[in-house]
Amino acid sequence: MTSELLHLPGESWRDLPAGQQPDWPDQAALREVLAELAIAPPLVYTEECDRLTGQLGAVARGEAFVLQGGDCAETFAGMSAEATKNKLKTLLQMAVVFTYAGSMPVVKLGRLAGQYAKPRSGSTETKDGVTLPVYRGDAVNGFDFTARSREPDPRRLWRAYQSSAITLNLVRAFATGGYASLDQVHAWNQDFVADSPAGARYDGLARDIDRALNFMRACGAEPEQLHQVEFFASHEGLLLDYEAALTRVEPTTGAAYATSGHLIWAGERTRELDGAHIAYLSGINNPVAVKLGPSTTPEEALAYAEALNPRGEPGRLTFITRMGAGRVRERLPELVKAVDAAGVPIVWICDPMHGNTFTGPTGHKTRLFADVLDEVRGFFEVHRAAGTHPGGIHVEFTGEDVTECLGGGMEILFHHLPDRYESTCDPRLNRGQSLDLAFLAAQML
Ligand SMILES: O=C[C@H](O)[C@H](O)COP(=O)(O)O
Ligand SMILES: C=C(OP(=O)(O)O)C(=O)O
Ligand SMILES: [Mn+2]
Repeated sequence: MTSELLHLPGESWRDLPAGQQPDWPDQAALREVLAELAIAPPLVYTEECDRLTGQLGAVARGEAFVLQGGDCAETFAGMSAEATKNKLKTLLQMAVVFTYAGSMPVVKLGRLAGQYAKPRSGSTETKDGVTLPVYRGDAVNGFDFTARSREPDPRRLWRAYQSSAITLNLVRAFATGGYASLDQVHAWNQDFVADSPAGARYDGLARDIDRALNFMRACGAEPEQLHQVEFFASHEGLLLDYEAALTRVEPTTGAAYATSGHLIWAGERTRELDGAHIAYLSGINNPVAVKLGPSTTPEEALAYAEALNPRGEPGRLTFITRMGAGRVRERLPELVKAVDAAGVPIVWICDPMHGNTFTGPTGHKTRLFADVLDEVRGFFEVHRAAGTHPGGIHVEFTGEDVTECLGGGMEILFHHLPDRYESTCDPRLNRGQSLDLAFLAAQML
C-alpha cells in the first residue's frame, strides 16, 4: 500500500495549491519513504484523538483551559530523555499554577513529537555573500550552513517519524510513571519560588496551592489524577506528503485520522481557505487548529469554522490567535464577536510569541517577555469584554536555561543572547521565563 494508492476522504488537498512544500531533488527516494510511512504503525490512536476532542470541548464550553507549548522547531540532535523530561516538567509546573488559579482542569498539549517542519518567510538565506536554501526544519534539511546540509533529503521524513515515536514513548512513560505526581510538581514550583528573583511575588499563590494540597490529603482524597497526567502531542501539519502517508482510516467508522500527532494545526503562512492545508485538515477527524494573525477578517474566521467544523462539534476546532501585543486589543474583538454571534463553538488560544518577534542588534531573532505577557493580558481583556472564554495559551518554550527571549525575572539582556542561543528557528522562553509567565498570567485568571 503506497500513499498514492490511498484515496482517503482527506485526499482532496492533492489537487490544490500547497504553500511551503520542500523541493525534494530525489523524487524516487521521496516515493520510497512515503511508501514506508504508509505502512508504518500509527504514533497516536484514534481513541486518544477523540478523547482530546472531548477535553477541548470542555474548553470550548468554558469549563477547562489549555496549555500548549514546546520548541519552535524540534531537532533530531536535541532529542534526549533529559530535554524531554525538562520540557514536560516545566509544562506541568505551569499547568499546576493554571489549574489552581483558574479552578479548572488544564489540558496539556505539547508542541512536540512531530514539530520538525518550518514555514519560512523567505526561501533562501544569505551569509557573508553566500546564498543557500533556507532551513525548513529537521524533517526537510539540515541547519548547518553548507550546500550539502541545506539540500532537502526525503530520508529525513523517516527520521522525523522515528524521533516522534521515541519522544512520545518518553512522554507516555513520564506522564504515567509517577514522575508527574502533583506533589512532585508542586515541590518543583516551591523551589522555583524560593530561587526566583521575583519569587516573593509568587509566594502567596504557591502557599495557597500548598494549603489546598494539604487540605485534600487531610480529607483522604488521593485520586489517581494526582499521580499521573494525560499528555497530548501536537504539531503544525505543514508537510502534506508526510501527513497524508500517516493518515489512516478507522475501519469501524470509515473516518480518516492523522496518526502523526493528536492535534494538527495549519500555520499563519498556509491557512489559505481554498488551499491544500485547510483541505487536508477538513478531511481528518482529529481535533484541528488554525493560527490566526492580525490580517484575519471575521468573514475568514467564520469560513474556517464552516470548512473545518461544519457540524459545530465543541473541541473539533481551535483558533490560535497571534496578533502581537500592540494589535491584540484592536484585531481580536471583531473575530471573537463574529464567531460568538454565529454560535460556533471554538476553543480560543493565545499564542503571544509569533506576533512579537524581532531581530536584535546581535542578529538574533528574539522576543520581549513584557510583550509576551502583554499579549496574554490583552487576550484576557478582549475575552472578558466579549463574555467569551479565554481558553488557553500557546508558547514556544524549553525546560533549559537558554538565552533567547529578553526580560523575565532573571532579566535576559541583548548582550546575553549569544550566551546560550540554541533554537534553530524562533526564540523560546527559558524555564524561568515560562514559570514567570505562568505565575503572572495566573493572576489574570
Ligand atoms: O515559527 C516560525 C517562524 O516564525 C517562521 O518559521 C518564520 O521565520 P522566518 O521569518 O525566520 O522565516
Ligand atoms: C510558524 C509558526 O507560527 P505561525 O504560523 O503562527 O507564524 C510556529 O508556530 O512556529
Ligand atoms: Mn515559531
